[in-house]
Amino acid sequence: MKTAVLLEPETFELQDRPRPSAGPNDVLVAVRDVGICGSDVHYYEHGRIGDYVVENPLVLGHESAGEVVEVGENVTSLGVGDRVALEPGVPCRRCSHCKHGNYHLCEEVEFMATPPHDGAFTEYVSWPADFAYKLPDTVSTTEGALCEPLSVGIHACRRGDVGTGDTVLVTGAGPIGLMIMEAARAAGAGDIIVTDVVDEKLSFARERGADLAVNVADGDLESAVEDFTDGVGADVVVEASGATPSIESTLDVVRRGGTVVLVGLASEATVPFDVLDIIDNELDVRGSFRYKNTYPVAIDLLADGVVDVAGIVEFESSLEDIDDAFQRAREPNVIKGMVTF
Ligand SMILES: NC(=O)C1=CN([C@@H]2O[C@H](COP(=O)(O)OP(=O)(O)OC[C@H]3O[C@@H](n4cnc5c(N)ncnc54)[C@H](O)[C@@H]3O)[C@@H](O)[C@H]2O)C=CC1
Ligand SMILES: CC(=O)[C@H](N)C(=O)O
Repeated sequence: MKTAVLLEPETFELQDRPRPSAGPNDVLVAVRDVGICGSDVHYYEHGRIGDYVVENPLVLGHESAGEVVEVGENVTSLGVGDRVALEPGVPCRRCSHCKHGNYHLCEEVEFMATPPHDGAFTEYVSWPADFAYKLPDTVSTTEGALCEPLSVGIHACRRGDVGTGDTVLVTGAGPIGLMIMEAARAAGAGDIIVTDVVDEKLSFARERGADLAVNVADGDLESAVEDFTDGVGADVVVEASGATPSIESTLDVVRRGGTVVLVGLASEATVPFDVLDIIDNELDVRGSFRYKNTYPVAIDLLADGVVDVAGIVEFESSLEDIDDAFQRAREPNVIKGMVTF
């Protein structure tokens, strides 16, 4: 089977690898769509993200969906021909985090395209059936692949307890920020404010329903939010840029008693945070890491037409053209590229 393998930074090789078979509890999936995530581009450019280092050839891609072509002997939930979205992180199921229901925090998790675990830029993937979610006829495999970033958005909104009528401020209008917007709307948010430093990203966010879009490179976010919220501030601020100034600014724009959710991975390990601000204003500052139990919700939201994810895909490419696809995906204005099989 054709497989795109990252040999070293900026170097893919299209290899012919043996097709796996489904293990007893697995399904073998013919991959149809794989989104290119910012983390894929980062591994492609730098060969590492923090402590995760690409030391051996690695298959990238963790936003995937496809069609079941073989089922393991114990699998009863899925059949050949079913179209499925693959949740990319499979936990150990035995540790205390798993047993507490926080399987996304399992330290033994095997997450696609996070070294040393291979991802989905390949023709077939054998995957545990309980981490493969059947897509209804009305949901495409492109949308199935995008259940992954949508899941990040759903989890972040759950972490922020986003509720009916809340004013939600999302910093960073990349794919994750846009998915947070979708999830916030679905959770009943009232007004949504979005920030970025690139005008095109903000126009895109506006077209997708942002009520206020602020370019923080040339505008004063604090006064814009103050004006927009009659001096109160945002109920929930979800940081989705990873930029240090943006992380710092979250405390200036959240309301007293509000919640800040940190999703963007800071490029620096420490970011100055005014602790007295957090105490005096009784703020909840919460991290949000990947997601748990989001795929069924994401699929329902898609089936019901409550969220739009496919609209963020700006180009499609084939596996053979993966080099070109990554060149395009790294352009600052591009939101999302999709490799289709
Ligand atoms: N916590 C988690 O589970 C996950 C975290 N992430 C992280 O979330 C962040 C967003 O992911 P993507 O949307 O894929 O990244 P992206 O790089 O495509 O988007 C980030 C956006 O932030 C904008 N930006 C840069 N500086 C800014 C500033 N000072 N204020 C406001 N916006 C600014 C950029 O122009 C860009 O549009 C990344 O840091 C990524 O690593 C991604 C997936 C899961
Ligand atoms: C940080 C990422 O972008 C990636 N989706 C991951 O969950 O590791």
